[in-house]
Amino acid sequence: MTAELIDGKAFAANLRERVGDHAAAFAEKAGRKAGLAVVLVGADAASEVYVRSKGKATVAANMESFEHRLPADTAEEDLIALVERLNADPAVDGILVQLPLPGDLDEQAVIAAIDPGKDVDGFHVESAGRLMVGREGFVPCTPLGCIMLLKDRHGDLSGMNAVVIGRSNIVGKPMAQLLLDANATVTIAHSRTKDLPEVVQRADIVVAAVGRAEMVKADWLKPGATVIDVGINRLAPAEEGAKGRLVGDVDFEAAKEVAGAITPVPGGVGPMTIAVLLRNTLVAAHMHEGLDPPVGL
Ligand SMILES: Nc1nc2c(c(=O)[nH]1)N[C@@H](CN(C=O)c1ccc(C(=O)N[C@@H](CCC(=O)O)C(=O)O)cc1)CN2
Ligand SMILES: [Mg+2]
Repeated sequence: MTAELIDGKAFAANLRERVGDHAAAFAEKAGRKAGLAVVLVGADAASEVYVRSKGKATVAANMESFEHRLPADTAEEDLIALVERLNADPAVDGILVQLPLPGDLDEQAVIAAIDPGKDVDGFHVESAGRLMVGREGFVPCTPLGCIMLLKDRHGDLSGMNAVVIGRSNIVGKPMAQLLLDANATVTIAHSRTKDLPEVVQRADIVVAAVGRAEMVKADWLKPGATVIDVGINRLAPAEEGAKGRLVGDVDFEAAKEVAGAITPVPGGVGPMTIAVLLRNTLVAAHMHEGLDPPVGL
């Protein structure tokens, strides 16, 4: 069997297009564009790439992008003071602080300073709490992107066995909650899970979000399972000066012979993160103007 590829890149492009159309209509109605502020502290190479992509995608989707770059030695109070200025700025609908933060900056303290009404990353404890109790709020972009891909493929996830490998606040835990909300039977596996291959073997849906290159093996999978690979791991380059190959948390080449459907890395889950970020920003803008958020996004 060769699995069907789940084309997150194409799905994300389509979502960005639809967000762009709704954002143009929003600008007409509101007399201003929706705005996203992105804060980058330090010069982590991967973060630079992501922040640049976010800025470009925001502008391409008919929204305003505000980029704030701060040096790596920025004091926490100065970073929080910037977040507070963005909270008070009516042109800013969404605020995102790019993670990871350098040095000893306390990510939780910085995220806590974001107005929950502008928390388009969905990382604030209020957003997490709202997701947990089933109230409206911002959902982290990567897991929301994953559930969109799953619903697109399966429609109804009701009664399916889902295993989420990884329990981070940003992916694993919200992912499990979203699957539970979709009436899947959910197991969260992690580094202390006993007999992980046996746990994965029962899953109709596997979401791998551990950050360990090619850890999930083909012979762990139930034949026909849908595999969502959230991992983005760069392997050591074969030769000096070259860029190492990007791989997921799943041994893709072998897994695609067993799975029913699988996301590739790159081009699977990754592109969904930015598309959903734009979607969340547009929803925030509608809320700030007292408008009904666009349906079906
Ligand atoms: N404040 C946030 N920080 C971080 C988030 C986030 O959602 N909010 N997520 C990641 C980084 N990230 C966005 O910020 C992100 C990661 C990967 C991709 C992506 O499209 N990846 C491509 C491959 C890219 C490459 O070649 O390196 C893919 O998988 O196809 C987009 C966004 C951590 N920080
Ligand atoms: Mg840190």
